[in-house]
Amino acid sequence: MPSQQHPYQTLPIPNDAPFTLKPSGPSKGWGAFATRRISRGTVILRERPLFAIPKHHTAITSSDVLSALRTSSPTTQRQFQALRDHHATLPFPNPAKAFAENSFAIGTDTHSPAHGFFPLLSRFNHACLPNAAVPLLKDADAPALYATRDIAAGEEIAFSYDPRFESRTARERHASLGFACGCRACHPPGSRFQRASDLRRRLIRGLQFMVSGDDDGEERFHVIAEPEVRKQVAECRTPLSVLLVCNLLTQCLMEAEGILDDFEIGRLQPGATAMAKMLRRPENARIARFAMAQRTPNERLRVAFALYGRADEGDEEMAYTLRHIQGVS
Ligand SMILES: C[S@@+](CC[C@H](N)C(=O)[O-])C[C@H]1O[C@@H](n2cnc3c(N)ncnc32)[C@H](O)[C@@H]1O
Repeated sequence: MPSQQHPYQTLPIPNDAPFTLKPSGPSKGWGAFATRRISRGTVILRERPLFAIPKHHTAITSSDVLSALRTSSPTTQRQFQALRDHHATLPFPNPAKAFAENSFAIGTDTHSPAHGFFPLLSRFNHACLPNAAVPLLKDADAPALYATRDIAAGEEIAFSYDPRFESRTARERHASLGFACGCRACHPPGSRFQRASDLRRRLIRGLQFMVSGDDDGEERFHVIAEPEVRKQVAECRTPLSVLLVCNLLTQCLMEAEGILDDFEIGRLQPGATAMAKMLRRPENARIARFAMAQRTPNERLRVAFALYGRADEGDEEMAYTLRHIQGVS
């Protein structure tokens, strides 16, 4: 089918949107490409779901989708009919599959999950080293896609389909995606960058466990296996100084990986600032203040390493806070 007549060209892209839809590559189907330079932080697209199904995605059936479509407008129905499979060539085999590939979780309530149909947001391909992100929690009703770095005109715009991928190796990511991504962190397998990327992401997973005590519960994903360390983490007994270094090291690894965007900084940096302020022993507090006054994550880490393992009067307060957050008695 000539690309001029492709059904995706009937999708209503807002007039001022900085992207267009076109074929992305033989195995990737169509994708979204910048039509002008987009600066970091710009909202590329904000989209409201055309309809939503209040169920967990694994429970959504074709009849759920058909009954939602029956009560939808003709425009919504037309957009749903425009959907094509992953090569962007054939219609999907059934409505459930079409919905699964073109929907996002909406809302933040894990007890009442819902998925919405997003015909435009779903046109963006995945990248493990993305240049955009959809921070769903920011506005659950109308998720927005933000540029996480400057994007050149003509560049493909892609975001990571799963926030947990920052701590997953390429093999783990591909198993979960069901396709092999071709970004530098994935391809060619075994390249210097790709191997370093796997190592960084495994380290990030270990550090996340040290700070939050969470490594997805699945043993195959554990990086830190040492029982005494796991016990110390479970009992929230990790010294504040170690937690601070773990946080800063996570930021450094993410920066080296190219995934430390403004949302990640906004997620990690307040924790580092709070921990630095909780250190009460004067010598520790002085080093922490000096570390946090540095400009970059690397510089902050270099100074903060001097704190690693030091005991502090703030350790008890930190343990109390963590127990409260993690619901540990
Ligand atoms: C939501 S759709 C994205 C748009 C899709 N390319 C299209 O033409 O409609 C998701 C599907 O696109 C393909 N895809 C997305 N990112 C990819 C990537 N980095 N490499 C290969 N295929 C990708 C996969 O088949 C995936 O299931």
